[in-house]
This record gives sequence, C-alpha cells and structure tokens, in this order.
Amino acid sequence: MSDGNIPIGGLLPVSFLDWDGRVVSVIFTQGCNFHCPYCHNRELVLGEVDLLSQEWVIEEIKCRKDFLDGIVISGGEPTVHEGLPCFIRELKKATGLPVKLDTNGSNPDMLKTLIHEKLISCVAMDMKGPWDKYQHITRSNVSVELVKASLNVLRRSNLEYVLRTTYVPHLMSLEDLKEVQKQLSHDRSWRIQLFSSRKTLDEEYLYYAEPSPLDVKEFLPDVPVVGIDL
Ligand SMILES: C[S@@+](CC[C@H](N)C(=O)[O-])C[C@H]1O[C@@H](n2cnc3c(N)ncnc32)[C@H](O)[C@@H]1O
Ligand code: SF4
Repeated sequence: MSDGNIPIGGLLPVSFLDWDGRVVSVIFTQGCNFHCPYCHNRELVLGEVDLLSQEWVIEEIKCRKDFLDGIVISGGEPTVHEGLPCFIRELKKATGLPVKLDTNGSNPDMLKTLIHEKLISCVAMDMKGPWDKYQHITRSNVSVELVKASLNVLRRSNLEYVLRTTYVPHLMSLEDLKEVQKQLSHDRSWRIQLFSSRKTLDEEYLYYAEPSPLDVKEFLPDVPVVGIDL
C-alpha cells in the first residue's frame, strides 16, 4: 500500500468496549503477519472483506466526532501498513480525536514513529504467550526480539498502554500464563482476555473449550480478567 493509503476492512461507528472509559469508533485494517488460530477477525486476516474507502471512513467518524472520545485502530494488524502514520495524521486533522492502536507488537519501528510523531495516545499490545511458544501460538515465524523491542518502546514512552494475553486453553496452560507474568516482570498493565470460540480463523477452534473465568482468577488473583461475556 502506498503512503497514506491503508486497506480498511471494517468500521464500528460506536463502541464502549475498546478503550477503557471512552466512547470510540473502531477502524479495522485488513491483513495480518500472524495467523493466530483462535483469531475472531478471520475475514480481515484472510483478506475476504470488501474494502471501505478511506475518505468515507474519515467522513463517517467526522460527523460523529462531537459524541466520541477517541478512535481505535485495530485489525488485522495495523502496523504492517506503511501508510499508517500518514492515515492517522489525516484522521486526526479531520476529527481532532485521540487515537489508540491495537497491535501484536511485531513492528517496533512503526510504533516508535507513531509515538515520536505524537500520532497515538494509547496502545493495547498482545503478549501472545511465553516467548518459547510465540511461533507456535501465532503460526508465524515472528522473531520474539521484535516483540521485546516493542515492549521496550512502550515502557520508555510516557504513553498509556495495556498488555493483554488471550487465554486459549487448547494452546497454553495456566502455568504458561504465570510464565508470561514473569516475563513481563509482573507489569501492572497486563490483563488476561478469555478466548471466545464464536468465530475463529482455524475452524477447529470453534469446537475447543472456552476458559472458565473462575479458574483463571483463582490461579492469578492479582491479574484483571476480561472477556466478551464478563
Ligand atoms: C483481533 S486482534 C487485532 C489487533 C492485533 N492484531 C493483536 O493481535 O493484538 C484484537 C484483540 O482480539 C483478541 N482476540 C482475537 N481472537 C479472539 C478470540 N477468539 N477470543 C478473545 N479474544 C480474541 C486478540 O488477542 C487481541 O487482543
Ligand atoms: S489476533 Fe493474531 S491473527 Fe488475529 S489480527 Fe491479531 S495478530 Fe492477527
């Protein structure tokens, strides 16, 4: 994709769930460099949606801007698109709203650029699992050094950030979650999201068990647990 032009596969005009305490619009970019089998945004990852015009998306948000507290850019994986900084610049110019980024952490350079140019105000970054299980969980050959670098970028910035791990019992154990807590040095911004099997990239995962919130809370009592049905 060329400068400022990113593939947008979806727009959720109003959401109360995607940025704590804020009413936001959510933009979903198409395409991802990971292939997490549990991913609920399968059409975006597989590139099976009709793309929306960037101008239309910006206009839709602009006409609601007085009722919104921010914009979330999610996906797919937004940071795989080189045009992302330019797109966010246009979005902010048109709406004046703060932007939160959802990312898998695989592009620390992009993260650095977005922070340096003051284009984002908050980041939610996934920690997919213990470092030694990253490639298995994401079904990709991602270098964990990139994710570690993104973590350092966030920690050195003054930005609000959240780290989150989606707990999928078929892919990881409760002990693995403890390992993630250790590898994050008990970072207080870490939270656990419960896997929902309603829609998944790998259709076998439609039949895998969802975790029990009580089991997780009992095992890791200090960590916030969130889930679609909680
Ligand atoms: C679809 S991803 C897009 C942003 C980015 N690619 C990432 O992985 O963080 C947004 C969030 O949804 C979570 N997620 C994906 N599939 C899920 C599922 N089946 N149940 C619960 N959360 C899920 C991811 O772990 C991530 O925190
Ligand atoms: S959950 Fe995984 S596959 Fe889905 S968009 Fe995020 S990184 Fe990509």
